[in-house]
Amino acid sequence: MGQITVSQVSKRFETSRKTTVALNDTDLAIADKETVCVVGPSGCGKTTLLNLIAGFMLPSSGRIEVDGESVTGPSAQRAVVFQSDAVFPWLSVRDNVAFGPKVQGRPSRVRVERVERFLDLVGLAEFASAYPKELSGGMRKRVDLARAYASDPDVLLLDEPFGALDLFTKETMWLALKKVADAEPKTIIFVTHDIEEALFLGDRVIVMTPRPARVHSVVEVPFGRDRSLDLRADPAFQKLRMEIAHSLREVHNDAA
Ligand SMILES: Nc1ncnc2c1ncn2[C@@H]1O[C@H](COP(=O)(O)OP(=O)(O)OP(=O)(O)O)[C@@H](O)[C@H]1O
Repeated sequence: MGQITVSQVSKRFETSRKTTVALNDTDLAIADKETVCVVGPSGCGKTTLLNLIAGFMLPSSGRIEVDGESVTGPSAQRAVVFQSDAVFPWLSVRDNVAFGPKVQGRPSRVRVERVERFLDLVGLAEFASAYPKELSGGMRKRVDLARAYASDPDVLLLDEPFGALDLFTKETMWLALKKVADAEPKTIIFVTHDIEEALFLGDRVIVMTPRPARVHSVVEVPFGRDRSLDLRADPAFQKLRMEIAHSLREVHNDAA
């Protein structure tokens, strides 16, 4: 399960110098096992939204529920992958991926099974005994993904996970993510600045307004889940890309 409801959520950050309203009465409903990509102007509140759903912080007002339960703090039910690697440098690739299931007290047979399964799915089976410093940036990102999936969360929250990678490595990561997501569907919220990435990975793309962020528009992505990189050359894909770019320009101009 992994149905998410964000109802009238606002988040204000108060410091001694100023008050920043990052989200204002934001509403969002995400179905179980749906992949939703979130795009929006820089600083609008995308990371804040993800952090609230993760339970790293609480809303100033409003309510976030996962499967009808109010989010009141972090939970193993919700895994987060950031742009920067979160791998432990002192652990091998295998032990990094096994970390979550171990902390959860999974029996060693289940642990080994899940670790092997996800290392294989992300294409790192041969590197199971390697240490993070021996891996490229893209490979460390694969470890991050395998690690998030190995813990078997209901929800995956991805905050620009491939933002620091070159285009070619990014494309291979899109395929790696699709492969694991097909093998073990989860609810995914994926924040990105890259419209093609959002359209390639998402079932829906949510366009946010400038801060304080609200949902500006929602784009249904009509290409099914079986997508190849060539999809980007499809005129229907390019049309949607232009529409989203137009929405982003529109919200940017409205705010200016
Ligand atoms: N802990 C905090 N304390 C004070 N202000 C904060 C805090 N976290 C975020 N903000 C402010 O809230 C606003 C939204 O930040 P957030 O990181 O959510 O935006 P974003 O859309 O993810 O940005 P980007 O696309 O550049 O990553 C920004 O103005 C930021 O300065």
